[in-house]
Amino acid sequence: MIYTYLGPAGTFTEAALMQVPGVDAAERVPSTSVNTALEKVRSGAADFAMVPIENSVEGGVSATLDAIATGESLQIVREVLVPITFVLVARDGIDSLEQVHTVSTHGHAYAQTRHWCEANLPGHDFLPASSTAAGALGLLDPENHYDAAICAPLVAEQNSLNILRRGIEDTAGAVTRFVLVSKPGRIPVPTGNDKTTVVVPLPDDHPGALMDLLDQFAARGVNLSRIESRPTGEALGSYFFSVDAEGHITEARMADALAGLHRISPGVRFLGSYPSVGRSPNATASVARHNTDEAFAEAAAWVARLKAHLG
Ligand SMILES: O=C(O)C(=O)C[C@]1(C(=O)O)C=C[C@@H](O)C=C1
Repeated sequence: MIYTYLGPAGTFTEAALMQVPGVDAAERVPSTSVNTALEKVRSGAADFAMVPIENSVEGGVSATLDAIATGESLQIVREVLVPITFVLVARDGIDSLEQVHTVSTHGHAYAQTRHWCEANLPGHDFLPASSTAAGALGLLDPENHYDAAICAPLVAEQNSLNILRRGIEDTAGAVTRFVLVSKPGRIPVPTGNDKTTVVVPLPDDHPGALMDLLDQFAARGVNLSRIESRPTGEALGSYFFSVDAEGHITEARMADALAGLHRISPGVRFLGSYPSVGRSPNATASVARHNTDEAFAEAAAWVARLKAHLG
């Protein structure tokens, strides 16, 4: 099995990948962007890609949300949570914050440390990097001329980088959620605490269009854990919704909600049902009687009996 991830080695994405059982013995190939990682799966160059999808402070990772919403279909088979903390590392010879004028890191990492940077590095310039590890390792390259980088403590320690400050995140306790993506195939079996991800284009713009979509979940007692709108890129005002819902496609209420979504928006894309980690919604226990698999089966059998008397 070949696993790719947003690299180079030392990214938070690699830390997420290392949580997957058996991955330490498998081939791991870094990619320079989320898009490249997903393309490797589409082309068959890799079996799986680990990519960031959501951060508890910064929200959705647009690069991932957009790349899995379009193009050849992909499937999410697992999610992983990684606690996030950042260090500020500097080029050799720099030993005080006053000497730092340019800082490089991933845009998402900068967004999570912006207030600290504004308070402690007044007037600094920010240089976007393809990942936190790429920004940090760039300090070792004499071709690069920035002073410091923001990265994970691990990459700093593994490369003996000059750590100026630890714990520079604006919000303590932040978490990033990553997803392991494959080509569409077998859906992971339900565990009783699962998540289903879909991408839904809004088919026609009318008052209540979003309400119609949400109603498919609400009417069947399906709780949502994330909903985001992203522009389709076709025209101003044209959006799709990326949705995580609590439950598995094998559960009747979820299957019925997905069927309802498909009637409203035939372009809906199923991105997978997979075990949920972290916050346990206790999905099965909180399902009202009328939304259980048994209630759906009884109701379908009742309608079938009525229809048997036709003509
Ligand atoms: O640059 C990295 O180390 C990544 O794994 C990417 C990423 C992200 O895209 O959100 C992952 C976790 C942190 O929130 C910051 C950056």
